Amino acid sequence: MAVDIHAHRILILDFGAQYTQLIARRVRESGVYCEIHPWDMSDEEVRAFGARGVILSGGPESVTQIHSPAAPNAIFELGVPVLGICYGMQTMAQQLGGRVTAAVHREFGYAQVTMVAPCRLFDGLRDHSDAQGRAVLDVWMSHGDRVDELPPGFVATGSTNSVPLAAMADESRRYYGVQFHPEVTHTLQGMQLLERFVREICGCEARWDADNIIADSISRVREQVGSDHVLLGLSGGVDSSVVAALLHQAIGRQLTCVFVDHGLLRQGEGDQVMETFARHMGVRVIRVNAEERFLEALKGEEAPERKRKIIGRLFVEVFEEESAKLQGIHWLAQGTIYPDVIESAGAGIKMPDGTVRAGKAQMIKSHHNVGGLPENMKLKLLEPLRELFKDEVRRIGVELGLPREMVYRHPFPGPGLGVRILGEVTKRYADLLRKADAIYIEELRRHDLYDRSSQAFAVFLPVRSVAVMGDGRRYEYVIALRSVETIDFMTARWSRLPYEFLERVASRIINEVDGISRVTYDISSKPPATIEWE
Ligand SMILES: Nc1ncnc2c1ncn2[C@@H]1O[C@H](COP(=O)(O)OP(=O)(O)OP(=O)(O)O)[C@@H](O)[C@H]1O
Ligand SMILES: O=c1[nH]c(=O)c2[nH+]cn([C@@H]3O[C@H](COP(=O)(O)O)[C@@H](O)[C@H]3O)c2[nH]1
Ligand SMILES: NC(=O)CC[C@H](N)C(=O)O
Ligand SMILES: [Mg+2]
Repeated sequence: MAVDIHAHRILILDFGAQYTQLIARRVRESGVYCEIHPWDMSDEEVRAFGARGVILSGGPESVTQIHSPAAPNAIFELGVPVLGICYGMQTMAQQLGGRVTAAVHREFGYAQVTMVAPCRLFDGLRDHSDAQGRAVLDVWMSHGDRVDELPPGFVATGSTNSVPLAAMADESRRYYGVQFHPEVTHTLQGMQLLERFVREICGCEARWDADNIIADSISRVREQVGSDHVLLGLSGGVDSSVVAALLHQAIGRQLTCVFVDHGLLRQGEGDQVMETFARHMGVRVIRVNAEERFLEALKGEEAPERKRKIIGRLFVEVFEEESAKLQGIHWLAQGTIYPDVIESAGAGIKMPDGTVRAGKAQMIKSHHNVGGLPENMKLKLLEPLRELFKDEVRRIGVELGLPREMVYRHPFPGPGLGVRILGEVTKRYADLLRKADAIYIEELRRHDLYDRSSQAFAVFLPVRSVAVMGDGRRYEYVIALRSVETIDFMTARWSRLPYEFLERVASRIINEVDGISRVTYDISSKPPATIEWE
């Protein structure tokens, strides 16, 4: 019997901070399972969750306002440790009888916290020492309000020049508050602090590791599926590839994958997917050549949203047709991961009066998604990666024996080159883009830059520009190169690729791709520009 990897669990209550996902990732990195829930979770839900500890996140609101979000009272009745971070500390202070005031100016960025009293949370952590030999930590702050009066039972454990009560603790109840953000890497000892909280103070065992996650998923899949047959949409991307490897281990011949070649894949991608899965791993993969069908449907279509919808609809049609042909398919598997779940659930922050303050997750583009399948498909959904972050998915992919290049490849959107060819999609444009993209990626790998970029690709611009080559005039299309650095793909910074490298790529593309006469490099950040161009 495998260990119950979910039994030792931490509850993270989200007050709308930018960094709530980071808190969860740090807790997971210390080997402990956790879930993020909205701050207005009911008392019953809190009790039913069975947390060994609770973390209250930061947030944009101010507890000095009436009707500001507060933690459910049940968390203070569970008898488990509570850690409040920033807004979380402020609401904890106020709810337990302390006082919070709005400061005149916001404190944003680097700060040093001096440990002014012993505290289990900080014990032994030190970046510097002050004149009296007390430990000093380098931390990152982002707040306007501050705790001015401690609640009964608490002592001040850390202070900065501008915030005397930068950390507080009530050791008898195991309640802790920090005004700074331990979840960001700028807080050097932040990971240790969070690990200390979940492992030592909450007493959670480190059960959340790749081996245990795999064993647990396999046994859950077997239980769910029984002897039924499963259809998986396999793209060759990270998520669906890991699902394929996992399901192959769990249910073997009951799994059939459908790989749709819509003619908008990268160079050699189709063959590579078949090679890896069908030949090497012995997974049953049906390759559907649907290039003509997709291109035909996209003919004359220039609007990005309409193109996305057409592609999404055709995907669904192909999956439906294939499952009908196979018969006896009861499940549709997909590579949904935890950020997809959080992002689709947590749009905006709900206020106590029921209104919703605008959140980050506004719909900018309809991401192609198998989740948009019609109800009447009667297929049940199987989503074994629903609880995992991308880095966890990658780790279990490696553990399951997938090639490293596949697991660490850049994400590739479902609509593929369809959203990287601006405006109308044609076979000629797709062929030109494929060639240019392959040169770019090949050079990135050759120069050891691929792994330093989070996502890199070429974009086809259907405008023409004059060039002179071999004394002749050319009047051809333009390629834009994009490379971004990002952790969560919600925000991104353009990569500072070396000039010499860009020069080499540009020259190769113009010389080798007949039909391209100019190359540009995209230096837009997200926001405001999104990662893809459409
Ligand atoms: N060409 C395709 N053929 C079959 N299914 C596909 C195809 N493209 C996308 N899908 C399905 O859509 C899902 C969502 O695509 P998405 O790109 O988010 O994930 P992925 O391709 O598995 O991983 P990555 O994010 O690394 O690209 C995939 O998990 C897969 O089930
Ligand atoms: O599966 C997908 N279907 C889509 O329709 C889609 N659109 C964008 N992306 C990927 O999502 C990330 C963020 O992209 P944007 O900044 O362009 O919104 C980037 O990694 C994009 O490649 C998609 N993935
Ligand atoms: N980052 C935060 O949690 C900020 C909390 C609160 N909004 C403040 O400004 O103090
Ligand atoms: Mg993909």
